[in-house]
Amino acid sequence: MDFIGRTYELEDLENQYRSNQFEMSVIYGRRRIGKTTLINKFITGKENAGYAIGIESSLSLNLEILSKAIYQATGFPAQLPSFKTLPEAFTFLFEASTNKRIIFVIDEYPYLANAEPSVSSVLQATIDHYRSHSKLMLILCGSSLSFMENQVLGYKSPLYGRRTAQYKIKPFTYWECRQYLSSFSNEDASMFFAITGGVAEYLSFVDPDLSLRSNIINLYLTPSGRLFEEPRNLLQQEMREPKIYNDILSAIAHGSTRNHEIASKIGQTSGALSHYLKALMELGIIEKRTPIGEKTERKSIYVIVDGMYRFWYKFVRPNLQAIELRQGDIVFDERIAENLSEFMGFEFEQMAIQYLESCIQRNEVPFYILEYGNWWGNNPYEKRQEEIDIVALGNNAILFGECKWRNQKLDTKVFDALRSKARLFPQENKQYMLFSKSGFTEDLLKESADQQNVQLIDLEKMYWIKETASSS
Ligand SMILES: Nc1ncnc2c1ncn2[C@@H]1O[C@H](COP(=O)(O)OP(=O)(O)OP(=O)(O)O)[C@@H](O)[C@H]1O
Repeated sequence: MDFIGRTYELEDLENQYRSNQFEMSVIYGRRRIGKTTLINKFITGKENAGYAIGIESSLSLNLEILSKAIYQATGFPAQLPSFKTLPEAFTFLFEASTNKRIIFVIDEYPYLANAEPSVSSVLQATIDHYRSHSKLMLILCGSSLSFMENQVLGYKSPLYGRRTAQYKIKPFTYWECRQYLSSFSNEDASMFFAITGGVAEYLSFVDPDLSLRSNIINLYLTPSGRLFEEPRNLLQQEMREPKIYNDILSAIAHGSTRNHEIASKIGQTSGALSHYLKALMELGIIEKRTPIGEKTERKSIYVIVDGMYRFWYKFVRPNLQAIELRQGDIVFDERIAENLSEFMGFEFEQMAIQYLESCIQRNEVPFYILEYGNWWGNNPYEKRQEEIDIVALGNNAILFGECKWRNQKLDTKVFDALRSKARLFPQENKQYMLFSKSGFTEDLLKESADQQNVQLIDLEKMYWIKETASSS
């Protein structure tokens, strides 16, 4: 597929490149997210660029790869003998870069560090020696989030303080996915955004000539499907005890969201669970959410924020046997189709939050927003629990968002209910955003036309605001 997004990252990398002095960029993010593609895009067409990739093997094989890339970047024949040690290799690279701009990438850096744990110390020493007169732009890239965050960027790492930029590569937004999915309806594109989690590689698996149903069956519900085993494979690569992580994700996907609920579902104590939940949060698979404005963690819940994992644990894992027996189409028709709307409820909220974020970036919000998120809590007047999909707080101002992924048009009753919940909040300046998959009733359109503090946003609007955003 054509290259999508990453505008800010590319701009920043170009700025660093233009500085013509020593730079060290750290690029990291979940597997399949598009790190290598971003780096390729950046170095394509640039002179004196070398790309090495760490492998899960011995130091000598890693040194062979590193040497070839160093020779390429510095303009020497790649057939020259490999460097014998890392200090020798890095000294050669830094020495060559004292008089010309060189870009050097080490992708899968954690594998190199595995092969030779002293690599970060060696790099640090070389950087400190050459930094003031080096024109090297070094890019370190890796997908092990915990390694990159703790052992490269963290204050305990020898490389701490040496990086001049860091990029955590995120999933594509709905708008970015939509560009690739241009042949689909807004509704189907939203569902693809949801089930791929906006992850570049999964998006590239979508066949634009097939329907949503056929794509889901081919990717997830067929034993040879490219996403049939994906979460299990990823967890196996990243974790030492994949089974327990599997059980936790399954519990959350099926509605156990509080610490004690998950613990009792999987037969562990809450205390023992924390370690595993923390690891899943570090991988960006789950998030701990607390109602906005709440100071304590008393009401915190865990949610799966990676759409691919959410989909898999909700719909694939419970149907593994049937899928193995090649009953994927029946699984889709009997077990998934009618539950997709409910699945989309959460994802539609994520899309709405992205819309709000894009408004914030463009200064198109009616007040300065300090924080935003979900809210749930007690309604003392009605004596019941309430939830609000989006609440954004400012100084004596508040914005409420309601998201409806359903086939009926959103009507005045929904707006009235939101205004009624809004009375629980003391702020005088109250703003509203209503998001609807199927548009709005005439009554609501008329009513909101006279009001300055309400915006009605359907899928079409969600799509176009982003287009204007990226072209401006
Ligand atoms: N910006 C992009 N635009 C279009 N397609 C992309 C983009 N980024 C990634 N892709 C697609 O996703 C695939 C995976 O991307 P890439 O290999 O760069 O991910 P990665 O983060 O380096 O993965 P890993 O950590 O698993 O090696 C690419 O082969 C490409 O098809």
